[in-house]
Amino acid sequence: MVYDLPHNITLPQQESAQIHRWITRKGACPAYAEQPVIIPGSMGTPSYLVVGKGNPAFLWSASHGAGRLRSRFELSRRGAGYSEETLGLTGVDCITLREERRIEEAPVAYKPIQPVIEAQVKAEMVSVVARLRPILTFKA
Ligand SMILES: Nc1nc2c(ncn2[C@@H]2O[C@H](COP(=O)(O)O)[C@@H](O)[C@H]2O)c(=O)[nH]1
Ligand SMILES: [Mn+2]
Repeated sequence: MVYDLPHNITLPQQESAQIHRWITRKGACPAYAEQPVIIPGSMGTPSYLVVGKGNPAFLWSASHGAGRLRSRFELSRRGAGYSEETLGLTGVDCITLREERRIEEAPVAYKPIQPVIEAQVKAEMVSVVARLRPILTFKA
């Protein structure tokens, strides 16, 4: 399956014949009822295939991923001095022409994905279809 779901985008929203709005999602993605959504973890942790529940309380949206624990700035300044183990990169296969990207987006940069998914299931934003284990990651 090839899947492309933007997480920084403004999309039209037809709420009724009269009400026509625009929704800007920054760091979030559309999760309309029955819509397939991929919520990525990191290159070293699982990602989730979920299905949207179209919850209006969350503007028909879901999270775009686990979210960051450490900034790109911190990892670009100090990450090259951290060990592969500290970065969470032991045993992770990543192909990239930009080594700095591998470090800025190392697993240690992100929150644990499991509680992020559980919170969204509890809030009735999405339901889980499958947990996906990364085998190989390509980074531009
Ligand atoms: N499956 C993967 N998920 C990843 C990877 N790097 C980051 N992420 C997740 O995506 C979002 C967005 O990343 P950002 O750095 O552009 O903010 C992030 O919250 C992570 O959960 C990856 O290599 N593979
Ligand atoms: Mn991003």
